[in-house]
Amino acid sequence: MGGEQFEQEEDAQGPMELLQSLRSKATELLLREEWDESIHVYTKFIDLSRSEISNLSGSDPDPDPDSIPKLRKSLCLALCNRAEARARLRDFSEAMRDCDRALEIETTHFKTLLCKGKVLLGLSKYSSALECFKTALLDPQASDNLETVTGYIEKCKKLDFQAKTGAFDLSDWILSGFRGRSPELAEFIGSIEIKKSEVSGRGLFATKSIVAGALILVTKAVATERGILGSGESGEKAQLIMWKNFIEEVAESVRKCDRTRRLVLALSTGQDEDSLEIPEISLFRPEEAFESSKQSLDTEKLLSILDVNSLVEDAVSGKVMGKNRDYYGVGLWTLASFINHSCIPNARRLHVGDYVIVHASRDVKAGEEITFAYFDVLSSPLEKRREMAESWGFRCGCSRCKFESVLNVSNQEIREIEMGLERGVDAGNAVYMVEEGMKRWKVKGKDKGLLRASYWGVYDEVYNSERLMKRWGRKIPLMEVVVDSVCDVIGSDERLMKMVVEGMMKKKKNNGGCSNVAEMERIMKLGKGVYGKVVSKKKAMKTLLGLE
Ligand SMILES: C[S@@+](CC[C@H](N)C(=O)[O-])C[C@H]1O[C@@H](n2cnc3c(N)ncnc32)[C@H](O)[C@@H]1O
Repeated sequence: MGGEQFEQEEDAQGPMELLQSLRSKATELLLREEWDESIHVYTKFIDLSRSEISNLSGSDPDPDPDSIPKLRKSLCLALCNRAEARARLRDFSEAMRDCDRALEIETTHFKTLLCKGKVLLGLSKYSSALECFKTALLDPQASDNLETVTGYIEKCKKLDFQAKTGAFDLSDWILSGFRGRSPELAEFIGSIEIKKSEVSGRGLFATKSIVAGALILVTKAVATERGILGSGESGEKAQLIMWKNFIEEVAESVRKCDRTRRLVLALSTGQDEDSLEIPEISLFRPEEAFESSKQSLDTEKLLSILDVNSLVEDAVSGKVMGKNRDYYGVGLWTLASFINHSCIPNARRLHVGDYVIVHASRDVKAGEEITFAYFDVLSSPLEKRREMAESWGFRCGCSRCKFESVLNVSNQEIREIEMGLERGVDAGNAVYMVEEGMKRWKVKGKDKGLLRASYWGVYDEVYNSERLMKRWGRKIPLMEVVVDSVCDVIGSDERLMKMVVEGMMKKKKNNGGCSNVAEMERIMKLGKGVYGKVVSKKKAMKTLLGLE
């Protein structure tokens, strides 16, 4: 039925017939999954029902004693159905309001309790959702839908447990070859707090010591956009469209949800970061009550926030699980946005569906700031890192940058090595010069790892070349020594791990198929730093490392 014709017919009907036809139309639209249209028609039905109830309540005597209870029953169902449609459009705040209004009419309305439970799940409020489904179970209608309700109860229990303990495991999904949709995860906040950072503005800090691989946080995106871009002009165009869609999605989430708006408003616009409010970590706990902000969020401000805080998924410090490297993705995760960059990071991120999982990539002490790399900090000497930080709009002042800038200022030899590298000098010679230079420049202990990380590109070339190893192998440190020293300062990295894996495979071939236990342990440790403890099964880790 066309909209106009429907409106004309509406005019010709009495209130009861009109309610009847509105209800049929809205139900039909709901079944056809035309959510916006069905919300529109349910709204008309709800408004008309309310005015009829109030008319009838005022009339004396009531012509039919059953008419008000009947109307209230239909009103309850209509509110529940509108909530369902709103939930499908992820308008959880309005869906929640509809559910509560429906439950005011019928406190144990089964369908509404089910819908409210799903909305609470969508809002990551697992224990409230659990209570809701448990109440639904008490309704006589539950017996016909027992499997559905108990399914939800089990899901809530699992997610509530994950949110409280951080006990996630992606092993089975990895072992299935990332089959099906990515696993639904709970939001989790580990032992962390937001504090004033010496780096800039606010930062995330460990309140307890965290071992390498342990989870720091798991958080759901406000919005993400992903796709395969292709190359050249069409790729650039696709990237622009993706960003446009992403910005629209964030704007919509902010418009629809007070809590999202409050969290996005807490993020930096890049201006005057040191004077920004320091939010309590509890603000990011979904079950916690929050005070809605009166501050406005205009488009210009939103764009600045997205510019400073959006994460792109092709960064080497982030891995998208179950997607190949051709994927380009962008997203906004509010709590993760408080993590500052460091060229000696102690954390990494994994992207799983809409969730970002941040874990320690090396041991973190209590009180230490949690940092990850916004750009590639391996194979990037100071100048290159400065350029990349500039494109992010800041100048990094981490201890690695400070160390290298002092060393570079007073060191002509480093400039010669870098000029040699630009001219394409033999990689073995460059590694030899860096290693010998470090002895003369009195670079000791952990600082050796800093320079080795900066010139990782030439180390990588030498250790991967039989010819170069034949010539330089005896004059430079063992690959394992270099990898350990680099990991010690920048944490685990896929490329370091790959090199050790390939080294072990070569040795295994020469040893007649036997692998060395110590080497295997080193690899598993590196794997834990790269993927975190969410890959708890050894077999799954081996699959990721290409060892199975
Ligand atoms: C995603 S936010 C990080 C949290 C931010 N500090 C805050 O207070 O909201 C990114 C911004 O933090 C600052 N920042 C992050 N890492 C930095 C670093 N290593 N050195 C200087 N500024 C940094 C920059 O202003 C950057 O634009």
